[in-house]
Amino acid sequence: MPRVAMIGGGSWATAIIKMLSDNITAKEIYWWMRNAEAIAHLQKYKHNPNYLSSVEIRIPETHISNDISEIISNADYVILNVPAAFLKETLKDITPEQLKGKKIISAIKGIVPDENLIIGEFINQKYNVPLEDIVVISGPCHAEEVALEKLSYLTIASVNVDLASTFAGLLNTRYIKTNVSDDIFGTEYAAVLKNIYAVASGICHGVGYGDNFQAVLISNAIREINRFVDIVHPISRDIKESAYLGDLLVTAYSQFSRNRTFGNMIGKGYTVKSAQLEMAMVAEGYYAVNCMHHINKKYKVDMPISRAVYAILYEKHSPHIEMRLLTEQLS
Ligand SMILES: NC(=O)C1=CN([C@@H]2O[C@H](COP(=O)(O)OP(=O)(O)OC[C@H]3O[C@@H](n4cnc5c(N)ncnc54)[C@H](OP(=O)(O)O)[C@@H]3O)[C@@H](O)[C@H]2O)C=CC1
Ligand SMILES: O=C(CO)COP(=O)(O)O
Repeated sequence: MPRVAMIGGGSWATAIIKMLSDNITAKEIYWWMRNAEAIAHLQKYKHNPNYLSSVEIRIPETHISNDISEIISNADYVILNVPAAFLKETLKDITPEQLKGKKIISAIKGIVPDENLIIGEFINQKYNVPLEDIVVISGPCHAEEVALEKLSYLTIASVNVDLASTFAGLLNTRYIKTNVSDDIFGTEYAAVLKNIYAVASGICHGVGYGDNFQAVLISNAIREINRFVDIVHPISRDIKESAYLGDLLVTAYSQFSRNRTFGNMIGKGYTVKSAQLEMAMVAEGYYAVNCMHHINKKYKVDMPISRAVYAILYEKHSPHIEMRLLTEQLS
């Protein structure tokens, strides 16, 4: 029987626990989260008190813990699902030996700060996990719609497509369909970048641009994603596929998007700190744009939207002025 460990206690972790539980393949599920109070609540009431609290959790009490070593030791598949900014801290007591022989699944859409590595690269380089044992889960899919059992498609990517297919088999349900891809690098980078463009989309909405301009912004954004992934990992791919264009669209337009909500507040004049406090969830795009700024010093890809978001969030440029300057560069 496959044994799956979830590392992270937020919305996406809760949604994937639901998929794993609703999927018909028999499996053991283990769950790590840092918050002891949330664990006690979960064990008693069978709901995550802080995220997607309508979802009923049907895993044994003893399988939920804040002892990460114990949870990882139980599993064949380890799903990493904390925001990228906190991954290093979360794994600080875990050694490469503890991950040896395990399949590592990243559900994170972000870059490890300071290292400036996507999650697959980080796990491969810092924990010596072979690339063949690494899988990423991508969207387009919002946790909130999983909770409502709305039909959603996931892309499961790995250089090892057999492993990706096997893992996809643990997620499929009546409301979850999976595509398998061998483009792990393109899928990860596209998922990181779309968060930045959703922040841009929110900023534009916040400063007063309408749907006409949003459409131009997003059609430029997908070209920006295409330019970047083509340079970093030049293989033949169709950027219109769900994992790339679809993920960008859902994040840029959905009412559930945390990145767009965050950007909207910035456009309306909130500071970064006040927007983050107001959200109570994590917008990966804020961290990602800083990492991408550094990563792109190497690749020098023309990325005017990403540059504008960086200038607004990290150089404190006015959203109004920066977006007006950006409009001169789009077509
Ligand atoms: N939500 C979604 O629909 C989707 C999310 N993802 C990705 O999933 C990953 C996790 O995001 P998501 O579940 O949405 O997160 P949420 O915004 O729902 O929750 C935030 C999570 O971050 C943790 N956290 C906050 N601050 C810290 C900190 N200082 N140190 C350690 N942990 C902290 C929280 O823990 P605590 O509760 O203990 O504070 C909580 O588990 C991200 O990479 C995201 O891009 C991917 C696809 C869909
Ligand atoms: O990645 C996601 C959907 O695919 C979630 O990110 P947002 O909440 O910012 O849209």
